[in-house]
Amino acid sequence: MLEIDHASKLFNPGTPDEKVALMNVRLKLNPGDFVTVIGSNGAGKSTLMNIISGVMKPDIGEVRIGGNAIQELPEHARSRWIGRVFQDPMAGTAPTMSIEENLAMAYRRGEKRGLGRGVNASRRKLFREQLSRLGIGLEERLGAKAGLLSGGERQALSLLMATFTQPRILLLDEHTAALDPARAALITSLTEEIVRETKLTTLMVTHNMEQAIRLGNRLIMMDKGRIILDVPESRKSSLTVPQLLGEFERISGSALSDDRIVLG
Ligand SMILES: Nc1ncnc2c1ncn2[C@@H]1O[C@H](COP(=O)(O)OP(=O)(O)OP(=O)(O)O)[C@@H](O)[C@H]1O
Repeated sequence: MLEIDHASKLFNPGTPDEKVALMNVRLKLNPGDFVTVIGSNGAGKSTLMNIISGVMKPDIGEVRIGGNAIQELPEHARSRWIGRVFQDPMAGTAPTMSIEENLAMAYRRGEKRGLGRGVNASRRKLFREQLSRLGIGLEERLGAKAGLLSGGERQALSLLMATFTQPRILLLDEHTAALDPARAALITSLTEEIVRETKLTTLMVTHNMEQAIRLGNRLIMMDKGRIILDVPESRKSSLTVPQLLGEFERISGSALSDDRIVLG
């Protein structure tokens, strides 16, 4: 489904500020894989998401979806295949647009006609049905401005907008990290439900070690621009947080330095 082939990315090459963000990364996700991603500060997790979504290009290497190389395509041209939810609840929705206008915009993602706000009766019915799946009453507030929603409600809307057009890949970039524990738990369970129902191929960056182990069918660990461990489902299900941290230290030679780490 998604293949990353020998991708490398260097920032400020040849200068004293040179930073290795990705170094010869190879990753293959099978259809329906739900992969959690953990790693130390500056390990390259966001850069990995960025080269998949098209925010930036790798210096070398290929990114393929369904066998087609997409690394030269701009972000907007990939958007129909890739849904992404960011850490910041403000990032995924337009605050001055209503809930239904936001959904209409997501519905047209990747279409040539661009960003339309039009909502007709059948589309409104579809939006209401989709929103009711979230179970938080947003279907009764179609005309409310997204900017007036709470962080958790906006993140739930972002998750729906990223997934309801059936992209090929879902990227979750610490999407529960900015929420309080109750709202984070709600968004986590909505994520599990949506991914299970839609069978979306998903890559989720998290600083929560317990979540990284419990969610999904595979876990990858990054350090200094490399994938240093790829844990299959058979091992992941019996893994504990101390074992995971121990594995990191054993392979990388130092303890996991993550200033936002949540153990569980
Ligand atoms: N735009 C940029 N310009 C220069 N250096 C950058 C840029 N973006 C990232 N880097 C550097 O590239 C490396 C990888 O960064 P990246 O943000 O991908 O790591 P990360 O694993 O997401 O980190 P964190 O968990 O701390 O957010 C880091 O050393 C970072 O400082």
